[in-house]
Amino acid sequence: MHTPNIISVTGLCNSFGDQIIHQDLNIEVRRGEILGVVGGSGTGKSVLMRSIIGLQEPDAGEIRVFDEGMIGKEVDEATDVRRRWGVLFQGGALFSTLTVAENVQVPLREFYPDFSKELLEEIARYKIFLSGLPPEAADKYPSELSGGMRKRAGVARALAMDPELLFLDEPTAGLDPISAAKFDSLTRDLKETLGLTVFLITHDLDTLYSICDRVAVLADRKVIAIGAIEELLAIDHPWINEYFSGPRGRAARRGHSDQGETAHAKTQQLGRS
Ligand SMILES: Nc1ncnc2c1ncn2[C@@H]1O[C@H](COP(=O)(O)OP(=O)(O)OP(=O)(O)O)[C@@H](O)[C@H]1O
Repeated sequence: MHTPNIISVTGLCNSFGDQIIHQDLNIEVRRGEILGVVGGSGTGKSVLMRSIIGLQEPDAGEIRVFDEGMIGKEVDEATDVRRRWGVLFQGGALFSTLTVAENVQVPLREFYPDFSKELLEEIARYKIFLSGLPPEAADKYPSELSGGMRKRAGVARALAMDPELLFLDEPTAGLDPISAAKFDSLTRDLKETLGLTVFLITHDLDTLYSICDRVAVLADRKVIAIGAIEELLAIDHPWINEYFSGPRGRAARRGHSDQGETAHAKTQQLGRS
């Protein structure tokens, strides 16, 4: 049967020695949505992402991606699924000795060793264009780029294989507010134009309000709530209350509703002229 869930995690348990990170965690990501994943530092957001993409062997649980069971699969066995996703790790994780174009070609070379040099270069140029970088960034090394440009280079690489699913781990961390807002727009545009599903780990309240369809909250070793922000605001949990209704949460909500009002006013103004 065709499932609308691109990712389905059931009963996930992860621990490191005595430290239990996840206990009976469940989460589902629907086709075509941007799911924001939030939670205090150390609640296991990155470990969850690493479990889903097969970099962390869980103690227990079931993980299905594109309706394929992922637990216990060897890297080779998961190739067909792995090529359908792209990942932007925290900090970009670019190879410092390779140019941006060469970085983008890394996954292509892995999955398509027979592609010609010209084809690899052409695909890399197109992915760099999609990421919003100028063409001349292709020949630069990561150290020659700003933080925001490095993130975009990481996105270009994540898009190399034409993924249907994108994992973004704190993409706006360390960016100034203008670059962060531009990055949010890029994520939303990519989702809309390429039909992507996005699993987005973030601490950035503006990102949640401006681009996420639903938000999952990690606390107490599991996903304690998942839904649209308005739905989460109705939940009485200390972390959710503090996060969404603390000073920053209130400011982000105000900013978001102001933007809505400004857009509405502009539309009305245009209507009058
Ligand atoms: N390889 C590892 N070995 C031991 N402990 C680990 C390992 N990876 C993560 N941890 C621990 O697991 C916990 C969750 O880490 P994780 O990076 O998933 O948190 P996070 O929610 O993404 O945090 P942040 O928001 O600060 O990035 C932390 O206490 C971390 O120290």
